[in-house]
Amino acid sequence: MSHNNHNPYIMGLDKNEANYSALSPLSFIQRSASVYPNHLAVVHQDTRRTWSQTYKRTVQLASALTKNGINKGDTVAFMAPNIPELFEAHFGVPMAGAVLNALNTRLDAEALAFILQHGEAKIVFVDREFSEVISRAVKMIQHKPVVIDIDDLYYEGGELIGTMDYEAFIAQGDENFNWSLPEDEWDAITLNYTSGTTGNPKGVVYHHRGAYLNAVSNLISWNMGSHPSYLWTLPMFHCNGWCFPWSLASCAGVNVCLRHVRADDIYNAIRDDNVNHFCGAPIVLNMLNNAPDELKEGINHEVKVMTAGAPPPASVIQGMEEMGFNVTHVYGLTETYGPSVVCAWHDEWDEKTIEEKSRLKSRQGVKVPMQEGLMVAHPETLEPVPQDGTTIGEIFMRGNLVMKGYLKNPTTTDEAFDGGWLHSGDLAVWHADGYIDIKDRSKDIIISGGENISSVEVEDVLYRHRSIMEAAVVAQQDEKWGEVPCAFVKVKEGEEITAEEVIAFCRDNMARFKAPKKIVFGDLPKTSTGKIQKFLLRDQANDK
Ligand SMILES: Nc1ncnc2c1ncn2[C@@H]1O[C@H](COP(=O)(O)OP(=O)(O)OP(=O)(O)O)[C@@H](O)[C@H]1O
Repeated sequence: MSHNNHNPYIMGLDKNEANYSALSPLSFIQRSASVYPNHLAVVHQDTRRTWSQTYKRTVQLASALTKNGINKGDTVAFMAPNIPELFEAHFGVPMAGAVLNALNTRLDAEALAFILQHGEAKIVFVDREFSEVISRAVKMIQHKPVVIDIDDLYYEGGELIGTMDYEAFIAQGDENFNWSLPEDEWDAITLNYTSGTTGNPKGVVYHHRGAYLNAVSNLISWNMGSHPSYLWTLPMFHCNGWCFPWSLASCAGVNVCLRHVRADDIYNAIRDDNVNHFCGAPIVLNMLNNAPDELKEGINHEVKVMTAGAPPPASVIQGMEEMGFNVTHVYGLTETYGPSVVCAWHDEWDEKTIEEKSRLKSRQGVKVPMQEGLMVAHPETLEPVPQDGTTIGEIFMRGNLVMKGYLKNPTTTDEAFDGGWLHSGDLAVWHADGYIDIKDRSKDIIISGGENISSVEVEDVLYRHRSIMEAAVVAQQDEKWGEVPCAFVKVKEGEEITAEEVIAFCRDNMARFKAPKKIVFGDLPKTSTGKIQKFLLRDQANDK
């Protein structure tokens, strides 16, 4: 038996500056700027900047932040759509040793005040579109952050409310500022508040190491190649755009910015800027599926779409693939830097029918390359469920793509990590081939007469109806059964359908006890990240 101090692989083989440096995505942008200085990095309407220009601006931002008293570990908030300034912040803020808090642009003043206060932001940068809501939020805060405007050339409206604008701010910075990588890759890089679909927002803290690893994991999962042209449909405030700002820096891709997620703008950008990659919640895919055909004309190149955020109905995936898009389905949480599970594709599956392919793709899948552990297990004992495709358990993850924890919230952090795994709160079955398949969030599952009904499964059937645009199914209290499914349905424009017809369609396509007992027609309330707010629908179904 050898003791450690006699182990020849330990003695004299320490970490030093020559063989070790902290993993940080900041090194990606430095490399792209030096290897591909003249390669296009950012497109925003008529503004085009190369990697060298973008890098200089990020260094100037870091320098200006430092000159303005920002120190290591300070929070810097940004309230902006997907425009170049927010992309730059993903590098400039951590280069100053600070932590970026990209704010959800759809929140109201109260929620923003809560976040700014809880995150202790020292500076908040605000785009004119959101200056009104930020000025109301700032009024509610005791220790007020400094406000800096972002004065986007291509946006009309909104007041300037800050002490100066972004361009003047970064002009104070030195483009040769000597920034350095973090001493410790475990240092915080960003702070992301969960969207509060199921409760109060929690401040999820990411570290440099995780951001670095997930950025690379994305490239591998999606086979992005070099210099992809990426359209910013997914908000950068959502899990830092699933880490794609850093992925794009690592492969010197092109960031095509987009202020508003609209079908016409998306199709135009795909055509005119030769976009070949974009991400979006299933609701965005559904919008593109249902857009007028003339918008889609003239697009002849391959476009890859990554989707997550909510379960994508098989019919939505099928619609996209029929239009020629190549869909990759991923799954994750704010707590896992975005994508942590991917429906990895097997070439043999290419031979299957489009229906079968879409069904396979609607499963969430297996761990991404840089995640260590994934299991479906009993929520309390953490005993893995059999891989039989029917036993429901909770999804657990562990590894380098799991957050540091929740800011100033040790109790909730401990609960989330109880037993050495991250508890996702999502319920799934595990198939024999190791792929997981989400059935519900634990709070959304419907228990009717002692049987579980997956709201996701019922929604999947509803989305197959040609007149239905969107659907959500929730539990309605019932004297006899305990709970019964109640469906909220938005009908496609120009179509008509009755509640009886919807129920009959469900009964024909699923076990009868799973069919909704009540149908409510109308618009569905959504969160800023495209999730249907089921808690509101549940209240409505139960007349609360
Ligand atoms: N591919 C997917 N299929 C099914 N559900 C998904 C998928 N991707 C994400 N989700 C759902 O989104 C959740 C993660 O969402 P996110 O971290 O944005 O927080 P939130 O749910 O909006 O807010 P909160 O955690 O405050 O309730 C997952 O737990 C899961 O329920």
